[in-house]
Amino acid sequence: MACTAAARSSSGNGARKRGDDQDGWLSWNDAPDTPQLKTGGGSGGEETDWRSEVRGLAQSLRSQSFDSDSEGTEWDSAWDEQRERCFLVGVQLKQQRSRHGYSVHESLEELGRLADTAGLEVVGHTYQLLDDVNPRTYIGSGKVQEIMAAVNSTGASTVIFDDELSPGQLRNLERALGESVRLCDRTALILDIFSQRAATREGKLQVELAQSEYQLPRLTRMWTHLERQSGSGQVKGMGEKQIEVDRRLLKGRMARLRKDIEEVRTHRRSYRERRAAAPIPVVALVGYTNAGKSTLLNTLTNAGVLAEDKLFATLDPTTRRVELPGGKAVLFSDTVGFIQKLPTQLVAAFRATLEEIKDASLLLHVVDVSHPSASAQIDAVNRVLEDLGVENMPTLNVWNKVDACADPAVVQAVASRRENTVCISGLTGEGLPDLMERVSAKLQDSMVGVHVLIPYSQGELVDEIHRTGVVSSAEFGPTGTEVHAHVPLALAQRLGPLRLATAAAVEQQQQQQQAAAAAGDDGSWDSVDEEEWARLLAAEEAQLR
Ligand SMILES: Nc1nc2c(ncn2[C@@H]2O[C@H](COP(=O)(O)OP(=O)(O)OP(=O)(O)O)[C@@H](O)[C@H]2O)c(=O)[nH]1
Ligand SMILES: [Mg+2]
Repeated sequence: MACTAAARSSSGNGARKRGDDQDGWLSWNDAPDTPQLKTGGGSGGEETDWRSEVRGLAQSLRSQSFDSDSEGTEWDSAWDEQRERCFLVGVQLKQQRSRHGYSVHESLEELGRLADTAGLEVVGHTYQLLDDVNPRTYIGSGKVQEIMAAVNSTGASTVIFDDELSPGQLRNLERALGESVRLCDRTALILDIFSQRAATREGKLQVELAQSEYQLPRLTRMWTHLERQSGSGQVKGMGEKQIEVDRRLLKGRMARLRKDIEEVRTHRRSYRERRAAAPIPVVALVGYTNAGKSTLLNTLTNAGVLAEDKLFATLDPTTRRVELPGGKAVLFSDTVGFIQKLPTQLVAAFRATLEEIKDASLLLHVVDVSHPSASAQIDAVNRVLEDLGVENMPTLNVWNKVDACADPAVVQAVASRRENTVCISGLTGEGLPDLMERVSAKLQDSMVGVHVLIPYSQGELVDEIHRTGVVSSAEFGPTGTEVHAHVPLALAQRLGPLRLATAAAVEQQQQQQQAAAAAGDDGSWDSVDEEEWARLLAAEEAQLR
């Protein structure tokens, strides 16, 4: 991928030009202040806008990684000579904070963290205020010249743009900035990180397919390269032929990748089916990258999942058994984190992996509540969940990293006023007992209440109810075990014929049937029974929504 080739040797002097506030070189300290914490008491009982509350509660971490930028003079000593240097470019659209609810400052800071995760050294950044991005070059021509000057003075070998560049923009910028500068956009950078980090065969195949999809329309770059080398129309023709060959090769490779992925998925499906055969409720941890999902899983289970202060630490799902209060077992499943402007190729590639979420009984939406962009991150995650069609699943909002907030007590107070929200620190373990209680209660809410009489000949069903449901009472009678419990919908459906309420209804119908038959009416009660069942199941399903 374009962003990780060997570093160009360079000895930039680090002098940095500073421009005006709107359209010049930035330091993170130029960014508007994060709103101050509210320290007042209650909200007067009304539901205030949670976004502004969360934003207000977030402790600004903004300055941490870019403090050295404050005077713009200390950069030389801080540069790591071993790492490829990169320069970041963003666009702030007028009228809008941004299309994604992020300011350009927040988005560029995140791009810097992505670059750092990919192993690059960020040496500068700039943005431009525009009505819309320039369709030809993303930014204006004057800005391109400024970037050239900055690249020369900082010794950056790579320029990274904060949005996905169209093939045309990429080509035009390549022409404008010259061969010596490597161009990269947010999508290519994220794909690059994924390819560095994918550990399982399925993950690697998915990322390679996503990369190929990104590359296919951009193969024209080779044409530009050949044309530039020769400066003659003859080689341009040769270049075109070469592109056709390359496209064919790439398409063939993509077809093979899709076939391999399908094979791997068949294995995954059979694993899931086996798990469904002995159902234990699955609780899926979802959330923005770096929110603390893996840390939470590790604290709960000693799972040993890699958790670190890098974006996209986890790419492959990990599932671990967790015991709830009362000894009941559930499975916690860690998933890949989301990010704003998530490349569409990756959503498509990871859709199958994320299908696991659909099998879950409960989602825990983990939020880094100490992050200045917490509310925008919540929105970004909700958009992906909608995209996956799971936005209506039972969900508990887990406000994590409360220990890193300036005033944890205030955050706790806000969370306690909100429905389905619990405050924790996955790192220190604070709030975890409460979280487990809430998971238990929520799982029970998402299950169906049943009252059944299980004949002793079907004793294994009693075990299954204990394993997958929440049992209120179980009494041994003359013919079997009478159980009051909440169980997953699928099990409730299987238990249907053993329901005591239904048995009574059937008995009553049978008596009515016999009475009707005696009166010469031949109506069948079987059909009535089916209707009754359809109503029951519809009611159960409605209970789940
Ligand atoms: N202060 C504090 N830091 C935390 C907490 N939970 C996680 N972290 C830190 O946040 C960083 C990211 O944690 P991870 O658990 O890797 O985050 P993740 O959500 O799994 O991230 P991805 O796998 O990238 O999606 C690590 O440096 C953790 O130590 C917390 O409760 N408090
Ligand atoms: Mg993780």
